[in-house]
Amino acid sequence: MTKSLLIAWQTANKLALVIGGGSVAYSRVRKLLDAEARVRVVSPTLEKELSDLETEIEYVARKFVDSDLDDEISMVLVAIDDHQESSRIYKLCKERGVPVNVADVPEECDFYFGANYDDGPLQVLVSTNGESPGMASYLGKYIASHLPPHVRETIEMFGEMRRRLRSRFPGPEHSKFRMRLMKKLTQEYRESDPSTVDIDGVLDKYTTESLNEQHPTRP
Ligand SMILES: C[C@@]1(CC(=O)O)c2cc3[nH]c(cc4nc(cc5[nH]c(cc(n2)[C@H]1CCC(=O)O)[C@@](C)(CC(=O)O)[C@@H]5CCC(=O)O)C(CC(=O)O)=C4CCC(=O)O)c(CCC(=O)O)c3CC(=O)O
Ligand SMILES: NC(=O)C1=CN([C@@H]2O[C@H](COP(=O)(O)OP(=O)(O)OC[C@H]3O[C@@H](n4cnc5c(N)ncnc54)[C@H](O)[C@@H]3O)[C@@H](O)[C@H]2O)C=CC1
Repeated sequence: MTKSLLIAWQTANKLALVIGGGSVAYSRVRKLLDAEARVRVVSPTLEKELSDLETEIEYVARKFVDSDLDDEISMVLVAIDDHQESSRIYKLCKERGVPVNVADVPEECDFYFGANYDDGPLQVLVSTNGESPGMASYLGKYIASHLPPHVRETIEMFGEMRRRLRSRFPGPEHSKFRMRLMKKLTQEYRESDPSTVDIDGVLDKYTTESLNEQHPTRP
C-alpha cells in the first residue's frame, strides 16, 4: 500500500473525459458535476441514471478512439469492462502526461476516488488507498454522522467574518494581523451557535482589543 497526497483539486470549467457509461462512470460523472467540471462521456451505451444527466454532459456515442485525447483534457477516468483496452488507454494517457484513473486497475491510477461527504463548503474525503473501498464507504458515512452540530453554518460564518475583516483591513501589510485575529476568533467561536454570533460586533470588539495590544497606550 502506498500513501496518497490528499489535495483539493479545483476542476471548475476544466474538461474531464469519462470513458464508459455504466454505474461506475455514473458515480464519477456525479462527482465531477458537483465540482463544476465540464464532462465528456465516451461510450457506446449509457445506463439510465447517466442518460438522465445528458443535458449536463457532452455525450459521444461510440467506443473510445485515440484522438479523444487530442483536446486539452485535465483528467481521464476509465470505467469500462475491457481490461486490455483499459490498460492501453492508461498507457496512451501516460505518453501524453494526462492524469488518469482506471477503475478496475489500482496500479494504473494516478489518483484514486474516495468516499465523499459534502455539506456546502465542507468536503470530507476518506481513502484507504485501495486497501478496502468498502470500509472507505462505511467510514465516510460514520464520519458524516459524527460531525459537530451546525458545522456548515459555522464554516460559512467564519467565511463571512474573514471577508469582512479583509475589507476592514485590506492589503498584504495587514496579513499578519488578520491571521492572528482569525486564529483567535476561530478558537473562541468554533463551538458557538453561529446564529447567535454578531459578526460585526465581534470584529469591533476584537480589532479594538488587538490594536490596543499592539500599541498599548501609556498609563
Ligand atoms: C483503488 C480504487 C480506484 C478508484 O476507483 O478510484 C478502487 C478500486 C476498486 N474498487 C472495487 C470494489 C468496490 N468499490 C466500492 C466502492 C467504492 N470504491 C471507491 C474507490 C476505489 N475503488 C479506489 C480506492 C479507494 C479506497 O481504497 O479508499 C469509492 C470509495 C469511491 C468511488 O468509487 O467514487 C467507492 C465508495 C463510495 C461511497 O460509498 O461513498 C465497493 C463498495 C460498494 O460498492 O458499496 C466495492 C466492493 C467492496 C470492496 O471491494 O471493498 C474493486 C473491485 C475489486 C474486485 O474485483 O474484487 C476495485 C479494483 C481493485 O481493487 O482491483
Ligand atoms: N473503482 C470502483 O469503485 C469499482 C470499479 N469497478 C470496475 O469498473 C469498471 C466499470 O464498471 P461498471 O460501470 O459496473 O461496468 P458496466 O459493464 O456497467 O459498464 C461498462 C461501460 O463501458 C462501456 N464500454 C466498454 N468498452 C468501451 C470502450 N472501448 N470505449 C468506451 N466505452 C466502453 C460500455 O458500453 C458500458 O457502458 C469494471 O471494470 C469494474 O470491474 C467495479 C466496481 C467498483
